Amino acid sequence: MRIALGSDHGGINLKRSIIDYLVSEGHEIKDFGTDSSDSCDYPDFALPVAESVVAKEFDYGILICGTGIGISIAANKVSGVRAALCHNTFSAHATREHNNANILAMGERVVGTGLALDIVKTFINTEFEGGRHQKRIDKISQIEKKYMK
Ligand SMILES: O=C(CO)[C@H](O)[C@H](O)COP(=O)(O)O
Repeated sequence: MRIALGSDHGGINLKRSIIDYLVSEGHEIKDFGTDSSDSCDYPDFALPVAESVVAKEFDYGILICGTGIGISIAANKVSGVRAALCHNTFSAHATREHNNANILAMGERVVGTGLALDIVKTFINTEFEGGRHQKRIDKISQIEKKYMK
């Protein structure tokens, strides 16, 4: 799979562990930064990941900050993004099946590396169920259209 990643300084260590895992599994990845532990602003990394996922340059995006909250809020401002903050495998599974989430967000200060890797595996290996869920996603798209400039 093609997977885009981004983090702020609060998520850089977990992002690096996820990149090591994804590369070891043969996935094609692109890291949109940050590249150091210097303090930075998570929207700067949410935006390029979000835009590239919506443009279908990648199958999924993965975004990490300290909590996963700010970076998921920022990504969800981009039309077509469905970023899901998941700190357990049930949520990761459900958000793919029900919400067709295209970006996974996590917080390095919230979740351990072992669980985070299980969440990544679950997210990228679970298919969207469609059916009744598609109608609900269409309604999300209608909300986006209503507020699009
Ligand atoms: O989790 C985050 C946003 O939701 C950020 O990673 C966090 O706010 C960064 O905090 P600090 O500048 O104190 O390291």
